[in-house]
Amino acid sequence: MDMIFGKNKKEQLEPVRAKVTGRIPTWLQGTLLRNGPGMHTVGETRYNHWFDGLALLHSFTIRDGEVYYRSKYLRSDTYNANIEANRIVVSEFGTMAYPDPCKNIFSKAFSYLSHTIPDFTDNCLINIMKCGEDFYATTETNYMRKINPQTLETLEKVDYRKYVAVNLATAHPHYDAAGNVLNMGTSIMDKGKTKYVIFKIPATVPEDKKGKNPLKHTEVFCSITSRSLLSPSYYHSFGVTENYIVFLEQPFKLDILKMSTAYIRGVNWASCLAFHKEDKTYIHIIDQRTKKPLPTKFYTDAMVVFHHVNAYEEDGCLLFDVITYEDSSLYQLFYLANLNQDFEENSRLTSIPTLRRFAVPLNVDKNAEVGSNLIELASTTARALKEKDDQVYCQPELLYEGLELPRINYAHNGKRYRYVFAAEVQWSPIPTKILKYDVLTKSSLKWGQEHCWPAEPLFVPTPDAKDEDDGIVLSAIVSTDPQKLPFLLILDAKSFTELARASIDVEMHLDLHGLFIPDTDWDARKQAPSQEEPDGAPDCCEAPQT
Ligand SMILES: CC1=C(/C=C/C(C)=C/C=C/C(C)=C/C=O)C(C)(C)CCC1
Ligand SMILES: [Fe+2]
Repeated sequence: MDMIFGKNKKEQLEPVRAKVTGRIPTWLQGTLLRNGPGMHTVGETRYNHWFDGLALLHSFTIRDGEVYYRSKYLRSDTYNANIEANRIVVSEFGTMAYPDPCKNIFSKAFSYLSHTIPDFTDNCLINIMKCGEDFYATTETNYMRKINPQTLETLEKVDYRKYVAVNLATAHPHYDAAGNVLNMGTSIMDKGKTKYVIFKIPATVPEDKKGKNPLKHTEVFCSITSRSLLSPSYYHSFGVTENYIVFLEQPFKLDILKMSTAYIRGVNWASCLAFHKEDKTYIHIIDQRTKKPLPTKFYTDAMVVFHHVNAYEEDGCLLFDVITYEDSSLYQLFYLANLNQDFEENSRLTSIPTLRRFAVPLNVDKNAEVGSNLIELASTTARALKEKDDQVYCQPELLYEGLELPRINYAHNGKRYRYVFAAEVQWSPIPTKILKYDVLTKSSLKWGQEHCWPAEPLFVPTPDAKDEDDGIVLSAIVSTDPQKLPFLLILDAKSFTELARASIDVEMHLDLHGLFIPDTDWDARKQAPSQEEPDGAPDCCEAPQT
């Protein structure tokens, strides 16, 4: 198992043509671009946690029924510093690094202490964000790296703090129909306050002397003061509907004092996160029209949510679907020491990822009887119980147990929808199957094969799609059988049957998230042709003209 998680993966700089079996629909033309950790040892040093690994970008270019694969490490400052020193010199989520052991440790410790918020890593390994015409590799710190989506080259380092006062930001932004980005971040102890900041980055902006930079036009949409100055909630994503934003202030918190002393105490950032099971989860609903949170205090029991699935409005209520955990054990399981041969025993989840639906009444009658249920929807058994002092306790409906890495047809984001595409996970964090779950009929379709570990499944609609599931699902499959090559799986989203697979003779890494860039998007871009375009693909054929 360690071979799959902890082994350093080789880059595949030249595009390599895959062996396609089955038939790839001719309308499917574009690039699946994905991100995830690929290198866990540098010289003699080794990261502790799978989320620490150096970002390895990979892409599958699908053109005229063929698939071309390439991969490249993100040349972050972190990557370059590590490679130059031939050891890990930048701290990550689960590994605290000591850059220069020869230098007086106190001088470094002092510099860390004088900055309550340390300078974080730019090892952007979680996702890819589209911003205007640009693409960025993202993580959860204040840094992003612009990338060339065709060559996977690393471009500028972007510090969010230049444009909006956030020290952390999610790697799961939302996009509206015009492509404007909506994201959230945490501003720690700025002018005596710790806040959650929701901000917008416009897709189209005027050109200035340096070209177009949508980030320069970032606008704060709304801020919510954290319940605690020194321990804001940790969150990995949030939800949107047509008129509202859903933010869960969960009792999984980042302890700022612990964080500012972590370096001298010799502990990692992960140890500064703690789940407080005795606390509540506060549900903030922000009205996009007034840019203010609803005054009612909605809450539910303590839980941990990493991924929001979707949210929408129905008959005066807001419904949101999230993957919930009863504790924060998920992050614990990804320590590489657990992901070894005995991982079946070592990495048992203590709480199973569960899809739950919450319903929040948008107009709360102040005179409603205490104890009464404010949800009268036939579509859900979720309840919202009126309490005294303008408080409402939300009780979710359980939809499905054992799934993670959810995706939907994004055209339905914020709207009523039926299908969740996800990886099926049971008591271990390893996905074994891909799942299509119908939230209406509560039935599911699955794809799975022996020795196959699927990545997050991504839905791509057909150009003339009518139904929500008119399209295909893409998932990169890593094989645990050394005899079997990894492949890009292409499923018909309706029937969930295999249309084609493109096997690639490379060492493929398990990734986290990514996006699909249809060729129609390239055509719209005026990007200069890549200088790194190779002369030919090594295995047999011409490289795609990306
Ligand atoms: C470096 C760093 C962080 C990094 C967090 C990461 C890298 C989280 C990855 C989460 C994933 C991959 C979740 C998947 O569901 C924090 C804790 C935000 C803050 C302190 C500095
Ligand atoms: Fe995620």
